[in-house]
Amino acid sequence: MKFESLRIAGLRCLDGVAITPAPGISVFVGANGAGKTSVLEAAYLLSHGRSFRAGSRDVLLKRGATSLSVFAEVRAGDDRARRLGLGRESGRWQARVDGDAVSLGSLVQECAVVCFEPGSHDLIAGASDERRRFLDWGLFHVEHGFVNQWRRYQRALKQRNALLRTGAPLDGGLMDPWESELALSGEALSGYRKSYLDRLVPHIQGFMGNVLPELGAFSLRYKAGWDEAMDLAATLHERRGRDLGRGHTTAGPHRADFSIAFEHAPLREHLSRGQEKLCALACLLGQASLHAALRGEWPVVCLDDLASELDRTHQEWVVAQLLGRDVQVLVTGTEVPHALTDQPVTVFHVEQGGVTALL
Ligand SMILES: Nc1ncnc2c1ncn2[C@@H]1O[C@H](COP(=O)(O)OP(=O)(O)OP(=O)(O)O)[C@@H](O)[C@H]1O
Repeated sequence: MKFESLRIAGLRCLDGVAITPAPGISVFVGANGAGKTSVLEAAYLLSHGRSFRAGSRDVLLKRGATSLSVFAEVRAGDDRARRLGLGRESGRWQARVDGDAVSLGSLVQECAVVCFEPGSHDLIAGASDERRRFLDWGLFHVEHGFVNQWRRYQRALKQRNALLRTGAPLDGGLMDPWESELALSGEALSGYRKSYLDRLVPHIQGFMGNVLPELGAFSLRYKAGWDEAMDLAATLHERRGRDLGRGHTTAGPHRADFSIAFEHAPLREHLSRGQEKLCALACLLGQASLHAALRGEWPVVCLDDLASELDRTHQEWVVAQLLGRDVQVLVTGTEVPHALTDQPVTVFHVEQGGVTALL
């Protein structure tokens, strides 16, 4: 998938911005605080429905503005063109595909963007919800049945938690249907995640061996969110009393996680901050590569502040990985990163909320 155009209004400092990114590599340069990362946030917003930076979607709204909009014309690998939009008007967010109002989920399915940015090490060192989001975003784009199970699970979880908070009788008939729905959709969700990881690991491995060869063999372990010695239905039933005390459901795929280990760094705590970043980069490129294998096209790859995040050797390595492929890349930096100075790139200057192509 590639962006043919991107229009941004009322997003942080950006207003009235119209960009025609190159089909290959585009580099956005400018001073600190100029708005370079915000350009990537706009692209990411269409693909994830949120920013990669902390905070709610609403903080993206330009101070003092009443509306925000991001529109893009995208072309898929099969040459199919689509017009995508996400905007906030009168306090409401609305997604659009080809002019029609659609759910956020339908928009996100049309747009695939992966982003390596200063917070990416959270995928390795941060809370488990980062890793679940990573898995689910990948699944959302390659496995149609997943969305339905995910929605069923979220609905049943909400209902079971609501009943737990009201202190509904444990043996009451109210709990049984939701618990059974939770168990069925939860087992299905977990099955999707496991088979996705089975396919993902070889793709990550291919990159990991190059970025962190000194750490030896890499392995990834999935934790389903409950002790799988027992099925989820029996686990939920057995935990009713405990969950009632806590006021929420303490087992299930909403507690799932995965951990990464290396032959010479068996614990996450053994990794330096730089190694965590490289590990996250390998995971993101692995996800992009699996997406390409299954969908026949690469997602757009964003590299925020590339020169500050990676040493020169790894900058050159990531550029070499991407140059040989049919992938659109959006890079930011205070200047064109060293690894790209001799490459065919289109440079945009970002200044005071505006973006201009440099000829
Ligand atoms: N809601 C908002 N409304 C208006 N301006 C905002 C809002 N949120 C952030 N800003 C400003 O918008 C700019 C956006 O910064 P952004 O992070 O995109 O810049 P950058 O060019 O990537 O900077 P750096 O090189 O420092 O990482 C900053 O000047 C910031 O103060």
